[in-house]
Amino acid sequence: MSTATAPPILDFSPFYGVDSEAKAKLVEEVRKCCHYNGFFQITGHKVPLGLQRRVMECSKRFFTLPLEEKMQIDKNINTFNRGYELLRSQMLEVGTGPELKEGLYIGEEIPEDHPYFLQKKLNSGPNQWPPTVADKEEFQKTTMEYYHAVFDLAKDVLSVVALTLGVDSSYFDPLTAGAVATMRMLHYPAQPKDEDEKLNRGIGAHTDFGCVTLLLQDEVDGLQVLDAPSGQWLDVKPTSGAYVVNLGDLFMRMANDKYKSNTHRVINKSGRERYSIPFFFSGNPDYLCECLPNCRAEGEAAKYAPITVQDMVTSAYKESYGRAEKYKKQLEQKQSALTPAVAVAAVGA
Ligand SMILES: O=C(O)CCC(=O)C(=O)O
Ligand SMILES: [Fe+2]
Repeated sequence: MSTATAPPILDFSPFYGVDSEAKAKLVEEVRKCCHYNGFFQITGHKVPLGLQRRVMECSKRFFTLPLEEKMQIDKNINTFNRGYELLRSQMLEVGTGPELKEGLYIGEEIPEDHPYFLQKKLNSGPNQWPPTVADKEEFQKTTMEYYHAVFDLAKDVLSVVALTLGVDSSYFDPLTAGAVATMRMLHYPAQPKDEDEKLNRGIGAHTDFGCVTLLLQDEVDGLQVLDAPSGQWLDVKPTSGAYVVNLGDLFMRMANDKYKSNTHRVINKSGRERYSIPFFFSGNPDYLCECLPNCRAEGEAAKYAPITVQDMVTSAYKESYGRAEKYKKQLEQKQSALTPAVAVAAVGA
């Protein structure tokens, strides 16, 4: 793969079949992608198209609620990572503005007496369900059914990745047992076409923090992956039923940088609303991430010290939200210096 090509679409079904040749071919294709830029798309998996459609419909239903209703489950009113995230809350790319997306964070249902909640493991906690969404019970049921289906698919993807490293497909079982994962329903409002792209990223250039991400896109494009060798941004075309799979920073670290966690971003130039649902698989919080087998030459030292999933993910997370907060404060300070009356109105809004 020397020329810039968009992440390939791989048929994942041989993983579930008995054709060992087809399975070996899939493993080899996944290996190449992990090595090249850590991105590929998969079809032929076991998450039903009907379920994907239903969860997208739930997402659209949620985002059409009036802002005050969404704010009833504001993510900032709890100490864990669940609930609604307002437009312009995150800023992943230095030099751009806070991002033009709103989100709803959902994870495994972790009640307040669960050890993960009590020990603040990866900010897990009870889900914050929108109280006023139409057909609330169906919303919860569909969302959790989808969450569990994608959780299982993430485990299958990691089994194939294990095979690419020449270890048993069960190698990552200690990482996936009791794993924490978060999915977020995302809505990118339509942007006027002539708006400054740099200040109006849907999501700024970033890499994902965790182990592996499985992303469902609706039919509106906007996701781009950086082709590091050529510096080109490549569009990841939405493909019905497919998942965009990419490795995160945690995996790259374990792989001693042999496999890549690649930079990507979203710019919604379509003039339409865009919806996507990324699923971030972090892993068991206590799993110690050490250099994986076959990721360094004989006698070569590992580049990174061992670190737990918990420590790696929480520090990366704090950093990105801290950046958006800092930017907002700077902007407020600038505004209050220039036009005090306007700034007061903005703060109070
Ligand atoms: O919405 C997308 O297509 C990508 C989202 C993404 O990269 C992320 O949430 O980390
Ligand atoms: Fe991402």
